[in-house]
Amino acid sequence: MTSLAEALSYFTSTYLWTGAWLAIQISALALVIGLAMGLGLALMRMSALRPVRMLAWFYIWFMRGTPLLLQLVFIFDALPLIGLTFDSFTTAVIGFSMNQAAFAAEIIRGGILSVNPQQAVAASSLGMGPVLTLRRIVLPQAMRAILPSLANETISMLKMTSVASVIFVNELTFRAQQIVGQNFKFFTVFAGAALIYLLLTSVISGVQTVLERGMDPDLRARAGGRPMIFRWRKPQAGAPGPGVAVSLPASRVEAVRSLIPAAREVSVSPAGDFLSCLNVWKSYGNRDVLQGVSFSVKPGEVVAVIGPSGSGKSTLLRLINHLESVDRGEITVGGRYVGYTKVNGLMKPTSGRAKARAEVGVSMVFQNFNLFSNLTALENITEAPMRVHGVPREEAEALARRLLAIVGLSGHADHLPQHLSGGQQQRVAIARALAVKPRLMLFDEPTSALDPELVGEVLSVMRSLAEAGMTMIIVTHEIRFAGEVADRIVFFDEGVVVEEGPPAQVLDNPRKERTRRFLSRIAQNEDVPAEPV
Ligand SMILES: Nc1ncnc2c1ncn2[C@@H]1O[C@H](COP(=O)(O)OP(=O)(O)OP(=O)(O)O)[C@@H](O)[C@H]1O
Repeated sequence: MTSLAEALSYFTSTYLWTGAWLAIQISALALVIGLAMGLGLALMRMSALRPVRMLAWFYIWFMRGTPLLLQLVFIFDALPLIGLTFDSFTTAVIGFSMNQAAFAAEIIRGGILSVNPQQAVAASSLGMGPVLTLRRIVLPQAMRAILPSLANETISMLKMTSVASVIFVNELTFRAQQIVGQNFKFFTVFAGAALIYLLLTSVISGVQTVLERGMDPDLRARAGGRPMIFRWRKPQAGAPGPGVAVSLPASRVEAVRSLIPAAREVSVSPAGDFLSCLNVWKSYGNRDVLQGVSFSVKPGEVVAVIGPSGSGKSTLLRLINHLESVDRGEITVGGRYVGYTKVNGLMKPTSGRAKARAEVGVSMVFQNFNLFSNLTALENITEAPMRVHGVPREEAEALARRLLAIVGLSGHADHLPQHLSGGQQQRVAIARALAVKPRLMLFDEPTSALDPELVGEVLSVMRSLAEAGMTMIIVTHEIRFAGEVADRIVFFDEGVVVEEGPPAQVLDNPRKERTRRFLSRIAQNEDVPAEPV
């Protein structure tokens, strides 16, 4: 018998495959348990609470810093002294899981940190809670960074199961050594075992490839939004394909108007305001960014907030939506606090902020669009209606296609954000914000990140919203646009409202010297592109 034939006979040996099956079971169980524990540890490492962070850090430090072999021996030999006795197999599963958790935690944390934090902010602004955001937005994006390292870890673990022989787990390497102990045929026996390991690790590499393909957003988009692993499934009957014609009312304004909640559905403060900010203060470190801002918006009003860079305009929007908490003062939207309760006259943030935001109906459009990069344009729009407001998929998709038509992007439903221009991304972001049927829309410099030739298309959509009667606060440097669409201009400087009033007054006839200086500086630099008709 040649050496090759002999090695192949060991490769097919039932005795060795029984050991391999044990190694597979230990690795598979340790992978599942270790991943679950690793996810928990990764989240603990990123907790805002220092003791929680320290606990996770200590666990990871200890498990990574001590040899697996000693950990197994400790569980097997030392724990019985305190009455905890496990058989060899259970000890191996516990030991490998605990060890795997430490490594998986850091791999998962690295993946999560690789996702732009603004993705989570955007999800939060749509009323998505932390768990939903993690599951739908952060982890799917993080998985692309996590998967290759995780596959490495799984392969290492499968091979490392040989260490378990120290606690008498009769796995593959252990069995190969037993055969060699009897016939001294080192080369052929270990070659047969090596071929088994090679086959098993090839399966892991294959699974990695399939999962990576399944999570590739480009391939998903081409498969109509379904994971590539399910690509043989036919699209559901009745689901319109890309570029499907959607019938809209005669004008975009009419179409938007049909989406805006009726006036009677909008609750207001006793003074008739939909939004009311009262003496709001906010600091970062020693810097008072907002210094007692009082400000209100009536239903259907369009308010443009202008002012120098760094004056606190974006901060004000983030406070209104409770993406950040106020230090002092109070904010009510629709007559209620958004994720606060009043304790001894002070606003105390409560849990369930995302839910409160969704109930009140405040949507936000960001300077950098912040579309979910793992989802197509259509999925970006349907995400919050389906997952936060429980709208059935068909209804949510019909609305999303209608909104895409409103913003002039009917043919782009299955495009990923990275395949859209900046102006198109921002129009999808506006459609996404509209999909939750908001009562108030906040625009945070929506055209600042756009090339000049793309500004007009976004302003044109915003103009339609204003004409349709949407209540809006627009932080903008587009002074001419602000003058045309806003009912009121608020000039902000150094964290205070310097002056406010109708555009004709604030822009053409400012009362305050600071406003005049700002406007003349803007006039010198202004280069407003023409809007498409
Ligand atoms: N999370 C934060 N931590 C620390 N400082 C912050 C934070 N957010 C904002 N700031 C600071 O607060 C000040 C106001 O920022 P904000 O973004 O509200 O200004 P802005 O008027 O919107 O400016 P711009 O027009 O340039 O966007 C800035 O000095 C900024 O550096």
